[in-house]
Amino acid sequence: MRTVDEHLTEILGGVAALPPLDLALLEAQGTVLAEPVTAPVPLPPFDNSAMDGYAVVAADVAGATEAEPVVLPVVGDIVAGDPGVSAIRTGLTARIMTGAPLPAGADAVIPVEWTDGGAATVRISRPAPAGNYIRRSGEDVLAGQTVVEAGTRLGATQIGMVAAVGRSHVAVRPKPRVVVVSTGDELQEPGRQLAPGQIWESNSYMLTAAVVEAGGVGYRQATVHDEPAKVMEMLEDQLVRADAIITSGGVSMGTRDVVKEVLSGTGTVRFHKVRMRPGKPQGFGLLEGTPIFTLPGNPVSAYVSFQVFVRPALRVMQGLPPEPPATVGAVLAEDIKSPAGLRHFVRGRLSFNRSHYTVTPAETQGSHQLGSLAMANALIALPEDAEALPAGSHVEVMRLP
Ligand SMILES: Nc1nc2c(c(=O)[nH]1)N[C@H]1C(S)=C(S)[C@@H](COP(=O)(O)OP(=O)(O)OC[C@H]3O[C@@H](n4cnc5c(N)ncnc54)[C@H](O)[C@@H]3O)O[C@H]1N2
Ligand code: MOO
Repeated sequence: MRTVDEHLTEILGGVAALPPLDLALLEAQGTVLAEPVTAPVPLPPFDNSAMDGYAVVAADVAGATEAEPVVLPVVGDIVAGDPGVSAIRTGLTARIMTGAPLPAGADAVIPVEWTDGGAATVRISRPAPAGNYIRRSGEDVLAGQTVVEAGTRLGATQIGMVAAVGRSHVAVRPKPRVVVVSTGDELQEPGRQLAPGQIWESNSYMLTAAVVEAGGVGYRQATVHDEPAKVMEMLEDQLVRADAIITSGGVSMGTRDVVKEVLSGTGTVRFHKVRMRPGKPQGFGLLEGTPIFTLPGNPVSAYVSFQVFVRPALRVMQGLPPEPPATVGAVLAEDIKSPAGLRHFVRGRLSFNRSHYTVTPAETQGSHQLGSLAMANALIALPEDAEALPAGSHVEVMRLP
């Protein structure tokens, strides 16, 4: 038996960040930046107007009031993208639109609402300080400044920022392509009729979805029967498109635990009992260089194993730190018991009550009981030395994605 941390350490030693790839911006959504993105020019690149209005010399309108407006001749229009008028001087104004470059000589913008909106001459009825409604060059981002750090997952705001500094492509770690395979003669495809002894196959759907939640691309592969030659053939076929493979089932002590049987023979995948519940039987290794995670078949065991072992590895492949799902401290709402010597992941519901989080363990905790996992929003992570915890105890709780 090995500890959770020992097994995770072996896994993290067997995976590496995927080589960077140059992707067009929208293709890069959800991937992790492999380079810092910097601004080649300041943003805004030039001083410009924050309002539709008139560019003026502030001193010219210092005495403007409703009763005694200042009247100025309008020398022209400046629209965004077409400077038109490049300079004014005292006693003159230019009509200017939001985002248009401020003409030389102007030091304030009067919004159109403070004027009569005139085209040839304009009556201005309010004064403005120098700098009024001017957006200065570089006040958003300085030239040379890093706008998105390497190691950032590209969401909508980061993609906007990268575009705003003029980049059409970025170097990113691609999403790991993960093939998910279930094994088991008892498994029937959802949508088909169950024959006696069959159950609907759910692990590959759950794990493929979990891969996507963890930032990967999931390929769900059809279930394979418990025939060693078929299992090996299928795994080898998948290697061409996989950065990693996840299997579920066939790793414990049964007579038909084919995954263990065929992969043990490769010499590069090793099987262990890990001191955890659920998720005791685990396997990991490299199949022709590709990481393969052989998760136990019980659905809750497979899911917990994914969060504890696979997700951190997929993060490393994306160039991210291998941290587990975020935990919060919470107060136990009910007594719980935990097996000595095992790290225990208890399904529960986490809620926030005014000042603190409370977590209520689910009633059913069997490894086959997906019902309580689907209703849970958290896993209470009880350390190996916890045996009985009374209600009111403080526990660490992993939020589920
Ligand atoms: N004698 C022992 N028996 C078992 C041990 C043990 O130490 N000694 N460990 C138990 C534990 S703990 C687990 S977890 C399971 C793991 O078994 P396998 O990984 O070999 O998985 P299977 O036997 O193939 O299936 C277990 C269970 O899960 C169901 N299953 C499997 N795949 C799917 C799927 N894709 N979708 C839905 N359900 C699935 C399967 O029907 C079984 O009920 O072994 C214990 N036994
Ligand atoms: O580890 Mo098994 O996952 O306890 O059911």
